[in-house]
Amino acid sequence: EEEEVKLALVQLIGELSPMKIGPSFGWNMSSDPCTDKWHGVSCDSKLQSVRKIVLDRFNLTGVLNATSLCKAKSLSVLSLNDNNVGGEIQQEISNCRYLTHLYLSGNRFSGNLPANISQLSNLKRLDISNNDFSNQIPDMSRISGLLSFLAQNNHLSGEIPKFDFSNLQEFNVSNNNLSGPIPHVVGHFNESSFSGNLELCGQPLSNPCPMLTPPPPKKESKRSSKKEFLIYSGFFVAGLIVAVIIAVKFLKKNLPKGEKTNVKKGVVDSRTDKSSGTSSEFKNRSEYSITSGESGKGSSSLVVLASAVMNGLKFEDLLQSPAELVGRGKNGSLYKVIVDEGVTLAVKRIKDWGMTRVDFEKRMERMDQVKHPNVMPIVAYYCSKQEKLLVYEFQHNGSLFQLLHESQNGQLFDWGSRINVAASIAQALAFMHEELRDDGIAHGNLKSSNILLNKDMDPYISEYGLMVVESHQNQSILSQSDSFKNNNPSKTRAYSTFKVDIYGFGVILLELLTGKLVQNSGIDLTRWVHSVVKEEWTAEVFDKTLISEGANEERMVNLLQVALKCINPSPDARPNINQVAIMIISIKEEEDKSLCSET
Ligand SMILES: Nc1ncnc2c1ncn2[C@@H]1O[C@H](COP(=O)(O)OP(=O)(O)OP(=O)(O)O)[C@@H](O)[C@H]1O
Repeated sequence: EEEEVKLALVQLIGELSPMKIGPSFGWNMSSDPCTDKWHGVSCDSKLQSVRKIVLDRFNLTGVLNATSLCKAKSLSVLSLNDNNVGGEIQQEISNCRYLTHLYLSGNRFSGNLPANISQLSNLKRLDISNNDFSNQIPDMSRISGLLSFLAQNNHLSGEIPKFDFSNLQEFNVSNNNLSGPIPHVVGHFNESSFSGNLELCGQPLSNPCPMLTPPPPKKESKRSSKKEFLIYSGFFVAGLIVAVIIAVKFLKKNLPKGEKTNVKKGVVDSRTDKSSGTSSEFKNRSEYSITSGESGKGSSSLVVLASAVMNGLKFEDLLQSPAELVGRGKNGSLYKVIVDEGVTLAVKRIKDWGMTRVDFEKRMERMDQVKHPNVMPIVAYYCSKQEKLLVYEFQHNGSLFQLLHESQNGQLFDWGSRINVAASIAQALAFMHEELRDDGIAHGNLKSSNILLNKDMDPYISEYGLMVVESHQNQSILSQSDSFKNNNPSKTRAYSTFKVDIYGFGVILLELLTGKLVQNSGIDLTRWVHSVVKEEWTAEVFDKTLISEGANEERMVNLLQVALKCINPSPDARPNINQVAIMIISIKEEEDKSLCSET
């Protein structure tokens, strides 16, 4: 450990006046807490920094100097159970940012539990039971990962503040002076968690609240809506199976004929293309196979959107220009097409899109009405029986995925730029969700390869609008424009696709923070981050280049907290995009402020 930390810890133990000091106790300036294994201290084996201090039943009698304690920056566990430590918990405890377990049970701590304990955003277990704490319990609802709050046998007063009871595994405030109604905890905690508070009322205690006290909100409706959701999901799945069977029969009948129709002279049929998904080879002509029957009306079928800079673009222009297959994704293949000198387009050939021509055209018109500077506009579209094409401007600076994972020229992607990218995407997504909520159109496939960088290296969300919405679903959403919170299964589906975007955005945040690849649709990265955070090694997740650049750890941890909220396995528990945008903008403002004060 560093000398400064060692000194602080020696000071800390001095103020706690331990009685049982033997030769193996350590805790002095002539030894090291990690290499010389001070009593009760565990260290991180790689970084050689103090992670745990456990001094239970040591007859400690003094006070806890939080300033000294938190000099040990990587401290995650402090356990001083069953001693005689007194005085208040100083508010400097909030500097122990990586603290996950704080066990202070069975001491003589008194006064308030400081309000800024809520800044310990990594805290999982807090045990202050069997002390002399008084006054109100601070609001700790900001600590999203809190699993235990044990505060029985104190003198705490006032009402029970907000907690996420569905997340808590342990909760006990029995034998205090708390008053007022108990929040809705039925099903999570029983009477023993609340007994011994004369003025507490409502379930699970047997004394009902007086009529004037508003009863705690009931959760029955949510449960029944969940039940209905499951029932409707069942119908939906069954319907889907029937639809697939019909579609397969229909395709078997019709597809061979359609596929065998002549391919326009000079146009390469995609089925003969053996290139892997990322061929850089130029083809003389484009690969979009239109049938000879359609080629005549090709030019009239390409709709160049009014707002596009590409006036006068013809379908022939696309066909006759050299095209390069850039990649094949979930939604189809993407070609780079150089139409004219200085004009390069990206043409997306959409595969298997279960949308009628009319719906497709409607969708394109709608997308043309909703514009945001960080959402890639559609230049043109083409629609025939066999083919659906979308035309975008080609972005030479590539995607966020490439910048993070494939950048070979050591391109610097510093913390400031990463937070700017995160804030811009969040704001753009918030705008799109707001505008297209009633249409039920979320992105549906948000990932770092769909975030492109324009010539100023500003992010562009690409492929917004490709998500398929069933028409009856559309209808139901339009007829109830307000919110998605009702039991209609199709609305629930659209609502959940918006929540899928939140998940996708959370994974992008994880990529920005860790610099690591997602793999397997995000599962590996999210699992890894969860496991590291669970093991209380939060600082280990961050991209090493950010650490060596000296990026502010507190703000990185704050952004990580946002990401973890977004990737919550339960869609309902994820925040909405407005909440996400607000959280990220406030982190960005902090960052901007700190830059101003530095210069
Ligand atoms: N307008 C564009 N300009 C430059 N590159 C683009 C453009 N649009 C997409 N790309 C890049 O082309 C590659 C292939 O894109 P494509 O959208 O087909 O696949 P994907 O994003 O990997 O998958 P998906 O089909 O699921 O979106 C990706 O690397 C993507 O970043």
